[in-house]
Amino acid sequence: MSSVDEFTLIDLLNGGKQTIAFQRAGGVETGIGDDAAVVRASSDSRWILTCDTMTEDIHFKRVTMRDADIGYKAMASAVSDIAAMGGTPRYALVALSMPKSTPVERVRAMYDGLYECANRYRVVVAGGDTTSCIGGVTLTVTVIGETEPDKALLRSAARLGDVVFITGFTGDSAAGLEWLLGKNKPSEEWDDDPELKRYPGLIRAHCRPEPQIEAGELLRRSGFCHALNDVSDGIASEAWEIAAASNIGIDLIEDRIPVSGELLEYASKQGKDPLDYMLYGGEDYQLIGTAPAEHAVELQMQFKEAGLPLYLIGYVHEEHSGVRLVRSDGSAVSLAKRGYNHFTG
Ligand SMILES: Nc1ncnc2c1ncn2[C@@H]1O[C@H](COP(=O)(O)OP(=O)(O)O)[C@@H](O)[C@H]1O
Ligand SMILES: Cc1ncc(C[n+]2csc(CCOP(=O)(O)OP(=O)(O)O)c2C)c(N)n1
Ligand SMILES: [Mg+2]
Ligand SMILES: [Mg+2]
Ligand SMILES: [Mg+2]
Repeated sequence: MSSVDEFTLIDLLNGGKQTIAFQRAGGVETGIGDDAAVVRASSDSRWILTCDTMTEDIHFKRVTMRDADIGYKAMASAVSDIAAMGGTPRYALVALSMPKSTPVERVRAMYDGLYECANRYRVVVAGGDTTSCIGGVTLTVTVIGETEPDKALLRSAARLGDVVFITGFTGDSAAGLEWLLGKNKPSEEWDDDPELKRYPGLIRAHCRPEPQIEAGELLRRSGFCHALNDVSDGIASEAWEIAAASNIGIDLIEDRIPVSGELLEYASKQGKDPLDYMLYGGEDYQLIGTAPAEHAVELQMQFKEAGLPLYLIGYVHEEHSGVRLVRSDGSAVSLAKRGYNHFTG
């Protein structure tokens, strides 16, 4: 597998024996390649289909998440891909694989977290599957969401004249993960360690991410949003996906990208650049997208009225692909298409 990166691999799985015409005939309007698929449900409704997996030692360890967090985040990350399409989540199916020796209390705690998240976002858990396995616990959550015809917010919809926005802080989750890995303390013992309470926001961002369903729905209803993605692999990777799918370039303005106080403090203590966490960390589950510049102020007003943040962090530039970072001194540097990648990281 080392010679194939995650996104090249997914491209290899795209199409092949199922032609676009076959997908269309089956009602698939958007197939592999966006955050979720869009499928015709009826003349006035579309289903949005997505699934996400969390697997032990890749997405979590005993020292990085409590059992309830694992279930919560498995549901949250799948729900987030519905937000990334501007959809409303409706139903979920949950596949659980675990070693025979897994204590039942552990699974109960995971499901407490999973249902907490499902209830919060009004997702009905309608079924699933359970198997034993060799190795760690794996949770795969499939979520079905809904939107109106032609309303799904696609990666490919960015246009010249658009601004780029983001719905909140990034980098906190990656910093929280690094901090927890450094502490290397089983989550059952976190409460006994006052040191671990030093960065509650970073730990919360990593363990209890908040999928931006309300923001996604607002973007859809506003009619102003063009492209949209959720940030699971880092801002750089997601901006690259929008740029490539839309065949445009993106400039991100360093000073405009919002950063939390805790990340600033943590990064400076580590002697690191907060931007590294923000651009390349991932698992933030904020929404990054584009909207026509002439509607940007109105969009910001609508967000303000809803009590939600929205930051303008860049703009779409000439018609060539790629992402650049405009630094404080005005210089522009190309951003590597780097971020979390399952097979090259
Ligand atoms: N094994 C697979 N088989 C078919 N499609 C896949 C597979 N893995 C991912 N995809 C599709 O590839 C696209 C990108 O997936 P992914 O990078 O996981 O998206 P995201 O980061 O938004 O969760 C999605 O449309 C997803 O449905
Ligand atoms: C123990 C541990 N090591 C590393 C990470 C970091 N990490 C794992 S997966 C991932 C990216 C997001 O997960 P992915 O499966 O790629 O979700 P998707 O992009 O499909 O939404 C990151 C940043 C982690 N969460 N936990
Ligand atoms: Mg996504
Ligand atoms: Mg995914
Ligand atoms: Mg990913």
